[in-house]
Amino acid sequence: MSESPVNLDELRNRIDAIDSEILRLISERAMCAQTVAQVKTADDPQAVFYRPEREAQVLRRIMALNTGPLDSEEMARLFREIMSACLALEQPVKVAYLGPEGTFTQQAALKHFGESAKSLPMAAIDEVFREVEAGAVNYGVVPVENSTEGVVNHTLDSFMDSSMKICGEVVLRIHHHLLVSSTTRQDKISRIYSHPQSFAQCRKWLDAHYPQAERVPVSSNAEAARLIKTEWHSAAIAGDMAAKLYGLDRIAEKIEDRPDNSTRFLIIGHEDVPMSGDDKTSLVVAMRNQPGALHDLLEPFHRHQIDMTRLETRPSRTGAWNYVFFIDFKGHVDQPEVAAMLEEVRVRSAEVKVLGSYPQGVL
Ligand SMILES: O=C(O)C(=O)C[C@]1(C(=O)O)C=C[C@@H](O)C=C1
Repeated sequence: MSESPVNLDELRNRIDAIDSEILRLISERAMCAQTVAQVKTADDPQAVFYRPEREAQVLRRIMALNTGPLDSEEMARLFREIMSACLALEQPVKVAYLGPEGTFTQQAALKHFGESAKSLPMAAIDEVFREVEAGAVNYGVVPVENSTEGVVNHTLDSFMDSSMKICGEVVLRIHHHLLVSSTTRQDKISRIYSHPQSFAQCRKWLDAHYPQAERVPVSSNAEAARLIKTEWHSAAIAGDMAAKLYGLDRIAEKIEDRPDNSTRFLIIGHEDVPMSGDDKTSLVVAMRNQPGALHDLLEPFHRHQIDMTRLETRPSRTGAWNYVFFIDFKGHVDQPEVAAMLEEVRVRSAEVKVLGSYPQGVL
């Protein structure tokens, strides 16, 4: 064997020295965060420790500074965990999510808040809203739209009855796998469990590979994963978290029909979020029932050159044929051009409710 140019022991010694330095610096950073907490509570006994705008800035800065060899997303993920641990030192954060354990919503919650946050599964979207509203948890995470299947109406409807603010968004690439347990007879799969949205996202693959298998819709992918533990002829479609939670094997990976399949989740809380420098705003607008109403609503966005990223219509529930519009656009309510545009929209509509301005998803 040829001699490598650098000796392995030497390299490991160098890694040990670097690790000691990283350890010292992380501890120094953590002490700094503890002091930040003291400063925050000295200013205000009701201080809010989690600062989404600052977290977005920290992560964006790291990504911009990074020159490799680790890619910027990977680097940001490491810093995400460091910040999550620092925040837990200031105040442990409790987050409710649409459960059960092992769902993509839990994955989104951990991606956004990091592993040091305490995440609590809820049985339904309105329960997530209720827990946050009641102050039992600090924040909530709910799905709002999927790139293949469209909006989650239940989430939009919950905003109509709630005073909760949107304080962040997180986009998750959704990869579905066909999962089996160690006792499954893989050549005898006659039943597949999953959530209806997941079936819809894997329709072509299932038609091609398991046209005869019965498709059984259940309340979540995690529930599908749980059910097959005891059925030797069944498989489940679910993601990595569910596979890990129930100790299942992937017999086919990434079976979603569209490779860019992703879901957007919203973070809900009590506070308004200051500008981060790259923000989005979400609104609900009720229009008067008159000709040209939609055109009147959209015109100020166009004139102020505000980039609308989403427009959804939902029945308003106050009258048979009244509709409300859910609108997302780029910008923050504290920006003068956004404030001016909103003023015009208010005049033209029956009601405008700002659901929140928040940093655009970083990771
Ligand atoms: O800058 C702050 O306000 C902090 O509390 C520090 C810190 C961090 O670790 O960088 C921690 C938690 C906040 O959510 C934002 C940032």
